Amino acid sequence: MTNETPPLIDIHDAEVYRGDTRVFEHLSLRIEQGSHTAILGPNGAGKSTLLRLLSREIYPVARAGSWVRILGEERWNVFDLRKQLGLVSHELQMQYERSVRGLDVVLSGFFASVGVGYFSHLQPTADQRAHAQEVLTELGAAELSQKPIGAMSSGEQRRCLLGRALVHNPRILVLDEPTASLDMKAKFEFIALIRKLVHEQRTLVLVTHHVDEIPPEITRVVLLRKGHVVADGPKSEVVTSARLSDLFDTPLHLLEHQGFFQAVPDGARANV
Ligand SMILES: Nc1ncnc2c1ncn2[C@@H]1O[C@H](COP(=O)(O)OP(=O)(O)OP(=O)(O)O)[C@@H](O)[C@H]1O
Repeated sequence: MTNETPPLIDIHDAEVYRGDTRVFEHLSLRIEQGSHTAILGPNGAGKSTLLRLLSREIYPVARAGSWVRILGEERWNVFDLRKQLGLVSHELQMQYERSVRGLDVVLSGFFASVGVGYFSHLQPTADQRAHAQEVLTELGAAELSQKPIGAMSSGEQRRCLLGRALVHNPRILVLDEPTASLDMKAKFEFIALIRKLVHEQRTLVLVTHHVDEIPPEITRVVLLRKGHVVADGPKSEVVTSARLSDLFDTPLHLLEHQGFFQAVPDGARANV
């Protein structure tokens, strides 16, 4: 990676509204390509809003000296941008009709859509079909190819979503609370898959309020609260009991095991 590679996100002094709510007043944040970053914050901190800035679903207020650049560009054709990004989120998962089959979920990643085949421009080629099947196989989910998403467990659905995010081989993988609603086994398996992808040198952005879904490979953590970046730096410095107690406004104690963290109420006896 050369110095000329533009950052994935370069936000400078941005003011951003959702409806009448000013979520960010002076947001500045830079995430380099090739880095692995977690954005951690409580409900309402502005995490989803930040992701929508990244995917160009919302825009900042235009004002002098303020910008939001994605991969070096302020203006994007949304479909061109989506080709660069792979997104996994619960919200996206909920948009699929129950009858859509696993392979079609994966194939829809080629079109940044939530289905394929309905219109002539959403017709996958034989090569795309073969590649989508390969991706499912790599994710250990080959058997989900013909299964309707409505008949899958949450973990299975999430695997298909991950396939959708990866099928077009994007440079950037964005995970929005990727293990929400997964049971322990599905969660651990999903985190293991993410860890494999990190090793493939992709840019990874993980947005979460669960400290335990941050894999060891993520080295930078940004703490977001009420629209402000309250800490940003190496995980070892940012993810501490004191900082997270402050961030989540509750006394908590962090346990660390093999590079993973778990938060427990402060004072509780930890049986690990
Ligand atoms: N469509 C909307 N209209 C008005 N205000 C909104 C809208 N969406 C979000 N907000 C407000 O913007 C702020 C930031 O919300 P956002 O969804 O970005 O937070 P978040 O960190 O993703 O929260 P969560 O963890 O609960 O998903 C909150 O105060 C929220 O109430």
